[in-house]
Amino acid sequence: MEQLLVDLKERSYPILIGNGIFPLLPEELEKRGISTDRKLFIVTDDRVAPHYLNKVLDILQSKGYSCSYHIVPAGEKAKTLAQLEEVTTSALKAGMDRKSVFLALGGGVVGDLGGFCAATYMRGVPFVQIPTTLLAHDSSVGGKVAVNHPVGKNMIGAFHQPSLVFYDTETLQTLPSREIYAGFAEVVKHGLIWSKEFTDWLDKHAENLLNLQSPYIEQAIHQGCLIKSQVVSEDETEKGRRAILNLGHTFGHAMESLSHYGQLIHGEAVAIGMVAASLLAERIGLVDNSLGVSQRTIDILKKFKLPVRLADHFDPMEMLAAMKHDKKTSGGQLVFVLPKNIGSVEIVKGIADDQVIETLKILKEVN
Ligand SMILES: NC(=O)c1ccc[n+]([C@@H]2O[C@H](COP(=O)([O-])OP(=O)(O)OC[C@H]3O[C@@H](n4cnc5c(N)ncnc54)[C@H](O)[C@@H]3O)[C@@H](O)[C@H]2O)c1
Ligand SMILES: O=C(O)C(=O)C[C@@H](O)[C@H](O)[C@H](O)COP(=O)(O)O
Ligand SMILES: [Zn+2]
Repeated sequence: MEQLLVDLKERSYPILIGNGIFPLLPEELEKRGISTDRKLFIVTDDRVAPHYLNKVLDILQSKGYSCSYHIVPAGEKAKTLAQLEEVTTSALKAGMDRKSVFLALGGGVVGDLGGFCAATYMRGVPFVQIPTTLLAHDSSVGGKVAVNHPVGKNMIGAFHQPSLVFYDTETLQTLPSREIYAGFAEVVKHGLIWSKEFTDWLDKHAENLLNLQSPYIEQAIHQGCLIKSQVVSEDETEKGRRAILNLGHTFGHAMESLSHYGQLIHGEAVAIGMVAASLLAERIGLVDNSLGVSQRTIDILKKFKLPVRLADHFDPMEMLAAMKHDKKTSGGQLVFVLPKNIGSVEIVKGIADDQVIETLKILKEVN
């Protein structure tokens, strides 16, 4: 089992990563002061539950933990205030108190929803992230928890750090292919914002990675979590630099909200958004065309079987309006994370609307 630390002083916590480590969960909870005198409340979804809920319950109950659970419908549409209320009602009925601990067993949706529920339940109880998707190497780390609003992604949320991230990578074996590809969007993002070397490594080992082959997949997850935890440790609540983790998200979130959190899954929207960011960076001259940054971005995303083109039905003006709801917007001005090269990005304000519109038109022609 590998261990990383998210260094946040009194809110620091470990990320434990390993294949087949579920049986070690009780002792790791105990090490974090989560003993059998505290009731556990598992939040999961109806696609994860058939695979892993009983397994986790058996392991915990056999060591004396008292557990209850709530199963939400799978997918992005569960990240709503209505679901938050349902999970809360279920926790109240199960007798959870202020010493109880929530466990989010699933992908980013369960992590964001379950984590936000923990952040608000009786004004806040601890929670543990138990990620089961590749994408959740990102969502389980850093403490951003939220639900969506029809107007925009993650509009209602909090910063609430988990007490532990416990990542059994064996769970990835049951993940549908489309979700594996989507998870690589955030892995590639971590390369694009932070390290040309990691991006090159991902490129080189794409086939092994897509097959979830050891030790490549564990190394990719480890490196992605390491990059994320370093950024979060520097700027926990996104006062500034943490925004680099948002590469591609201003465009991506607009696509997700305009399609009512249905057609495109998060990783796919982020992939297209990262291509948009690279095209915009070239357009405004932030990055020299001769470096081939947008082409390199397109190539690596295509290698991981991700979409790179804006679908025809997205209207650039509607996209622009939706993008103006981005949480990075300041004083009505859009703020973008744009590449300077492969492995480095800059936070850029004051880009004219027509530059964004023209970029969106070009994005429809990418192939
Ligand atoms: N908080 C953050 O920092 C952060 C970071 C990135 C993404 N996110 C959020 O994460 C969400 C996307 O997360 P996701 O891609 O994990 O989606 P998800 O949670 O919807 O999981 C994807 C699908 O896979 C299923 N699934 C999960 N694990 C499985 C497994 N092991 N075997 C079989 N099926 C499994 C789920 O039921 C779901 O249908 C978005 O809402 C996004 O906004 C948050
Ligand atoms: O942790 C962060 O910070 C991120 O930006 C990670 C993103 O991958 C993630 O999708 C996050 O939820 C987006 O945050 P938001 O503040 O733009 O809603
Ligand atoms: Zn994301």
